[in-house]
Amino acid sequence: MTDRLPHEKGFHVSWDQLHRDARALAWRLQDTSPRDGWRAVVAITRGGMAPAMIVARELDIRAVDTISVKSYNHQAQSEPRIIKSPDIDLVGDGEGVLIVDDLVDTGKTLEVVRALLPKAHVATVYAKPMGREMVNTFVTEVSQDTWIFFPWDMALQYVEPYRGT
Ligand SMILES: O=P(O)(O)OC[C@H]1O[C@H](OP(=O)(O)OP(=O)(O)O)[C@H](O)[C@@H]1O
Ligand SMILES: O=c1[nH]c(=O)c2nc[nH]c2[nH]1
Ligand SMILES: [Mg+2]
Repeated sequence: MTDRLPHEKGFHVSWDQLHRDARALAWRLQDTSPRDGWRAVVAITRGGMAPAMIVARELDIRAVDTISVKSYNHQAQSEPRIIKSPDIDLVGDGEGVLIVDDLVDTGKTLEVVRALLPKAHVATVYAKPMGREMVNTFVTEVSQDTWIFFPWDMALQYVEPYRGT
């Protein structure tokens, strides 16, 4: 264990903030959606599941599938691996399909997903500069040296007063 994180800055996202930002993503996607709407949403698990549910709810998309790509163990990155693919009969080559993830960082996860579904529209709630080009639509950009902390990875806890007794 080191006593420093590899990232200088922390961007802490509450459930409330995530809900607002995922809704903002849905509203942004409305402008680029196909005429008859998206055929299906594919969430990149696990982080994409909560945002994908909110987007699917806002845009009234009932067909929701998942693709599981594992690339991080805590903050250590390894080569991304597809652990579970979506139903190919449903998603085809990605035409009319919306892929949702919580964030893009280096873009390696999306490289793998885009290779499988080249015609899909890719949306993330947050984006870092290195991976931004891999995403068609996102809401908020943070700097590359920022680590985004999601609500499912955090808990409320006591902190000492700023000015001790
Ligand atoms: O752009 P990249 O550098 O590839 O990183 C982004 C991906 O990393 C995280 O997933 P992770 O692999 O940690 O799995 P998880 O969603 O199950 O937490 C995050 O949810 C993105 O899917
Ligand atoms: O929780 C996370 N926050 C991040 O900033 C990040 N980048 C890649 N994978 C990540 N997971
Ligand atoms: Mg993920």
